[in-house]
Amino acid sequence: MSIYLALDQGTTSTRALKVAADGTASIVFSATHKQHFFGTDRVEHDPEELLANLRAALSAAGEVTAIGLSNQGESCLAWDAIDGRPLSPVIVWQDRRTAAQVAALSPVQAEIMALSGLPLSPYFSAAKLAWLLENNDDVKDARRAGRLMLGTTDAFFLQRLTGRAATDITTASRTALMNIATGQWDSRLCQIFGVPIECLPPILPTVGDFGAIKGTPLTASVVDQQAALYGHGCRVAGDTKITFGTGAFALSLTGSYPRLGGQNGLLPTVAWSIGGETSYATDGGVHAAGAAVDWAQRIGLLNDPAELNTFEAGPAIDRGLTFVPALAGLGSPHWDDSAAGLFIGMTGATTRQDMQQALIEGIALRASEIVAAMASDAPVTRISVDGGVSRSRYLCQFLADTTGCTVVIPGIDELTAYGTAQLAAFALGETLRTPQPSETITPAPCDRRSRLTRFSRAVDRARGWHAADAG
Ligand SMILES: O=P(O)(O)OC[C@H](O)CO
Repeated sequence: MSIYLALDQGTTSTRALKVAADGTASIVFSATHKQHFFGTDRVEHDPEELLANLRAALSAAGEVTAIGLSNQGESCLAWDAIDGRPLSPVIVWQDRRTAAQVAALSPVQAEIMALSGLPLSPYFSAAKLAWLLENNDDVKDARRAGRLMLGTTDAFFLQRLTGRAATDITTASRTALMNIATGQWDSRLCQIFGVPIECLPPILPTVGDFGAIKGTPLTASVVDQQAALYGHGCRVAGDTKITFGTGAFALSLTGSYPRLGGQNGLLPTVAWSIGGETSYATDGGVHAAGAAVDWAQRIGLLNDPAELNTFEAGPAIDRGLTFVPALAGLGSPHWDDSAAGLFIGMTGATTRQDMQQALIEGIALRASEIVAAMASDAPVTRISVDGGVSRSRYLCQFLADTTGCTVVIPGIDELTAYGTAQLAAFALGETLRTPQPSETITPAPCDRRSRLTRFSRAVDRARGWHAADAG
């Protein structure tokens, strides 16, 4: 029987899932890597550490039929085109060091949006790569010597593991350098950001020939969020998932054309390109979900995430207490890098549990804002969820109530890796089954409008906080 290996290289860990042709799956490797934080706005990874974890995952897996690779999206670096040596750390998607450079591009933001489909934000790779070109001497030297490669982590891993750098169209769609209509690097976008187009890797379809690792074909490469969308079994327009990982990322399939125009603060993105057909999705990100839970643990607000599973009191938001998880600014639909995390509504009677409840609700309320933005475009009735934070039963019920959608919890945990394995198998003509739901949560009646209105008043207060400090 064929066996497929998914390598899921994510923001906090590298995981390897082996999936047999009958759909049985087992994790064979998992390792976290160091998060290098500098100041309030910089987050880096060591590219060699990530690569070592991928190599360890490959050896733990043993022989397989084919391999799929999923990556952490916008995170990017520079490396030597000839020997593959990293010339910079990985600048992680959460890193906001380029906020000032990005703000300076506001006169051309409409053009950037029209070409890439994306708003101006330090989140995307383009400004990060430009920053490396301006600030890293090794990168400058390599450019002068004609040896410079710039790209997302997938392309670096592929160069080192298969000998050939390449990226896929889903990942390229997260850089702000790809033309969303053509699926190719755009010379005007490269010119605007100051990124030499000749230093970028070729863009390939999501499923196909990405070379081989020690003779085993690598047949799919994809952003982790898109892999999860596929793993959830989303196949037709309107199918929606939210992965509650470090951030919470909602993706809703839109069909065979991108929804352009930046409507509702959502991003048009490529879901996948398979067999000559490209599917698109809208994407909305909450940049701190699990990151907010980790923070709460670090400061002692929480001893264990299991404390977020049940609460005796009614919802904190209905009692006037809420939390805006803008620990790394606000993503969709607000796009405000100067927003700050905020608890509001405390009184002398507010307890530790109330604050915990507000914390988990704040993550769900941000996700609900995104679902509301998606629903204003096309109906969303059902949301499939995964990721560590979705283990909170309270979050899932609160999300169902606040969005009015049925929330589906799939029967397996590793949806990103499973979707990656499904894509790798597809290349060989094999269809791995869709995981069945383990639980379906129906929405209970509540005053949705008042919850969202109250939360949006809190969001207004969180917005611009750091900008006001600077002024
Ligand atoms: O690695 P994850 O699962 O935190 O996902 C990262 C996203 O793709 C960033 O946009």
